[in-house]
Amino acid sequence: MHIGIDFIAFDFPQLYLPIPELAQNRHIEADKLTQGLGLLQMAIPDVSQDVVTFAANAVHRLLEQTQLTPESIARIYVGSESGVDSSKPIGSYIISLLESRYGTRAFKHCDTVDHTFACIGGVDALQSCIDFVRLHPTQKAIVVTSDIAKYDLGSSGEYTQGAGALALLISAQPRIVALDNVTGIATEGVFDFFKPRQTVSKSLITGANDNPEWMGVLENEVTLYKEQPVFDGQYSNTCYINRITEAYHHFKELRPQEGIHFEGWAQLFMHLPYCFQARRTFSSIYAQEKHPEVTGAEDLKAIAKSEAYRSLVAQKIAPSEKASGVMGNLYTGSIFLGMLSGLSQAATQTEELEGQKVGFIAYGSGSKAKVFEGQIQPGWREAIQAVRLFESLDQRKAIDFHTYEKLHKKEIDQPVGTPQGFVLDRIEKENPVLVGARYYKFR
Ligand SMILES: CC(=O)SCCNC(=O)CCNC(=O)[C@H](O)C(C)(C)COP(=O)(O)OP(=O)(O)OC[C@H]1O[C@@H](n2cnc3c(N)ncnc32)[C@H](O)[C@@H]1OP(=O)(O)O
Repeated sequence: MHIGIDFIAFDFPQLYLPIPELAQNRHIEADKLTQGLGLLQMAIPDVSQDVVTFAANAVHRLLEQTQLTPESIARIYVGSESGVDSSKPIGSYIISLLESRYGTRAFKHCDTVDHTFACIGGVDALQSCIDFVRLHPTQKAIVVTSDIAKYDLGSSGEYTQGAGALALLISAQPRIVALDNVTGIATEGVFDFFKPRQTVSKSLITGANDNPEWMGVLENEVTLYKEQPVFDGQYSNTCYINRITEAYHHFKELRPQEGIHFEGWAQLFMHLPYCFQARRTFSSIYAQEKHPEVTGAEDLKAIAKSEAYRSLVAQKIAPSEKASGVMGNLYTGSIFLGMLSGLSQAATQTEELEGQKVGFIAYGSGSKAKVFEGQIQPGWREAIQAVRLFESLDQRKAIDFHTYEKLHKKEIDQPVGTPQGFVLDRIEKENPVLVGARYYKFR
């Protein structure tokens, strides 16, 4: 039985900031970002867009394009690390927004829950849904990844920002890719990248007593959330390399075979916190497999620059990078955007991927990595062409640095573009039993 990804839909911001414009204003060499990290544009959410609108729009589009009824969807499982509430999941918002289009209680028997483990939560949601459909092959599930990768202004993460959601239909007749049930896993509790929550006395916060959003909720305390992560960029890279290497070796133990595993993969889809992360880090696995005798840092650098490694990058990794370079980090969605990017480019060429294996290497800070394989299915080309990834990305609108900074600081209250579909209408501030509730509308 083949269980896997049957169809894909997405919702991305319609605005982007050209990276050279950011480089110029931050006094960073543009070539470092464009040539060194592969960054060309970054997606910027507009006013009235959030992780709920991206997620609900992606699922709505998936249902419209596949013409599936609400009753045929048994699960909507979400991966996100930028939820808008500590208790009410994004999934609960998605259900109510969809019901405003499909009818009251249309999703009454649909299970939903959010999965949070930094950028790997989408893969966790995916594996849970794959297992579910394996047990119930007549049922269908949807996995949604939705995030806003927002970093502090002027930080080393600023140029890697991005946003958006992908919705993946999971079925027992997958048109795109069937997923294997063997997963190499590596986990270690570390502080490489995190978003701490702190509860502090109101008296310590200037203006807290005047903030109507919190009045009536807490007598003496305010809980602070950091939307932007606390992180150590170089250390996070080290954790990423260590975990993916450990997970790759675990995968090899669980799935022994003659020859090198990655040589059998037509393409490789890795978590891309920025465009060139995969090519800059996979070289450590490549070196261990191809040159196990080499351990010195200088020799490893030479291997990463070798003709043989560059050719592997061009063939197996670069196709997944193209969309990342013009979108930025999607956190939980990055690995699936990479898959869509790679398959979208292959679909325009004569290349036949049907029956071929592809590799997935996922990472979430904190930290966990997973390695698994998929097999491309007969309907992949038509299904991927129907998604129209690059055609949609070409229709976005560039904004200038001044507008970007204002959006980042939440200093604009009217949309810069014209967000379509579900949009945030208002957040309740007055009613004490609903304070903080978010309300959406469709346009
Ligand atoms: C969240 C996770 O998934 S954890 C894993 C990744 N971590 C993150 O994404 C956290 C947020 N991001 C960051 O902190 C940063 O963007 C980092 C750590 C990823 C990158 O750090 P930076 O200090 O910006 O870049 P760094 O100096 O490491 O490398 C830049 C590259 O540009 C190259 N470069 C520098 N200047 C130039 C130039 N003028 N022209 C061309 N290339 C250049 C460097 O040689 C280097 O390439 P190489 O190492 O592949 O040879």
